Amino acid sequence: MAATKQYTREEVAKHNTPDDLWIIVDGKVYDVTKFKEMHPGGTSVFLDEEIPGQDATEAFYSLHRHEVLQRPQYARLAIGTIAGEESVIVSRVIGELSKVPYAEPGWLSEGYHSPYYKESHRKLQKAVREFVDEVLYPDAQLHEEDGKRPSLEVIEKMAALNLHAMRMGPGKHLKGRTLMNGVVTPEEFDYFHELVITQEFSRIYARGYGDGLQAGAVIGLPPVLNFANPQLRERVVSEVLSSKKFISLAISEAFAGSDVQGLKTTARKTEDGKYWIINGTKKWITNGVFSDYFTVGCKTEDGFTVILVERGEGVETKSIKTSYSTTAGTAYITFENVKVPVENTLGPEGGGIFVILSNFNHERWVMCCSSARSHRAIVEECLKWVNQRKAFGKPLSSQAVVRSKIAAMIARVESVQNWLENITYQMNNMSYKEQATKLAGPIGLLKMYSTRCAQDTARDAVQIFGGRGITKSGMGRFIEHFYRTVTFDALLGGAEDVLGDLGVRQAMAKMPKNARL
Ligand code: HEM
Repeated sequence: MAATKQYTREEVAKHNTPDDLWIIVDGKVYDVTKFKEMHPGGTSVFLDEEIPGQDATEAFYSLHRHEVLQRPQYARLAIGTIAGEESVIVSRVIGELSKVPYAEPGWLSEGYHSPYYKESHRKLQKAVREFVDEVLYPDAQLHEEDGKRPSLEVIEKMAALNLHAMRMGPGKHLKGRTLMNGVVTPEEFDYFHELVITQEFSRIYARGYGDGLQAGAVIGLPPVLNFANPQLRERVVSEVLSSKKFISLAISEAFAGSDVQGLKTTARKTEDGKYWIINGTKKWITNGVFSDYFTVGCKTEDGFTVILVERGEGVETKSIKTSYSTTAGTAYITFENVKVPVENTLGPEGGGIFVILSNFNHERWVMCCSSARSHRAIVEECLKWVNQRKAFGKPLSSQAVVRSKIAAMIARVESVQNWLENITYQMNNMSYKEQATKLAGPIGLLKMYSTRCAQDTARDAVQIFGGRGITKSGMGRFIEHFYRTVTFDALLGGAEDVLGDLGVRQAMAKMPKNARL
């Protein structure tokens, strides 16, 4: 029950001894007499002469996140409020936009404008934010820690709202579906709607869990959607989008990552030509531990072919412990004489490179969306911290060197978001095929740039937070998490250098023959 009793500051001041110790935090009165013995920060801090019976708001917020006071075991220490005063401090409010400058992309900031977003994008953003705050965030924080896969209940709720389907992007697969309780129609759904979903999902501060949340489908299902025969497509797409089955993209190997040509997994036809026999291994396969289907890149007689493999005889998966959480289900996979019907071939035999490359564009673009937004969340953390934390008697923001770091962070996140929105606009106005030919270079360059920016920001954020930036709990816990996991964006879907190189090679290929200085 909420504490309703009202006190004056003079009354509170009388409770100022170790045996009768009250404090005020943000207009609320806390009796910490017994709690001080169990306080994780020690008893002595409560006995400091500026604390007992006094307003400890500033001391509290320079050492704790607001969420500490919302945990039930601590919330119940509140015995009342100060008469005539109200709690004013806000942190994350469910479903609401942050009012911290640069905490939201420009189009969501009060009084700013954008040519790209319409009413349906705003409605979708609001609905997804509520879902993320209420459903995803608590589950994410729980499983990022215990390493278990995201709760099936959450995955099913996503399916009921057709979130899995929307994360595949615009297209025929949305036809006839009610999207997020009808806030957007399948016909009007475009890449900006998908961007909104991906960016809102990135606000969970749990990179591994984020991947556990069907990232395998986001990258593994499009080849089925775009290249499978109709019967196979119908069955697999409906099973995955309704969360009955899970799928992952299995391309990279211990032998080769970004170098698709260097892969060693083989698929050979049986003599009657009816089956593929697949042998080989795959490594770093997101969601592989719990997947039922695998979209596998194989070497075949004609070159490189993509084949859909169902979990069964000869397929083994085991968990790989990476530097983010095992909740992502990252797997090492072995295929030993796995027999797969030739009908499971995705796209033309020997034409796998096109299947994979066209898919890579979407995957990399999705990663740019999430990288930009998780990066922005760190800018918000830093802005709040430098505003509330005092050092040498002044807020951190009064130091020019700190402001200079913040300036660079803001410039980076804004430039990434603005470039991203321009590319998203191009995607909206190009066919899938056109995207594959015209946007592979720009998307590669954008991904390289956005993950470099994010890594620079992670480094600066740790300097600003000091020891807290390398501590898994307390004030800097999201900074520690970001710094530890930011490299996933820089590697998955293509390493930075490879993507930068791709962008420049594509530009060189398009140089006019007669161009001279
Ligand atoms: C109702 C009041 C308070 C509650 C419920 C509370 C709770 C906590 C908790 C849960 C932690 C562990 C770290 C975390 O989860 O953030 C902590 C750490 C700490 N607390 Fe408190 N606390 C209270 C008031 C205070 C006050 C008034 C002070 C200082 C005057 C203080 C000083 C500290 C310190 C120094 C730490 C260690 C911080 C660190 O490791 O960085 N606490 N407190």
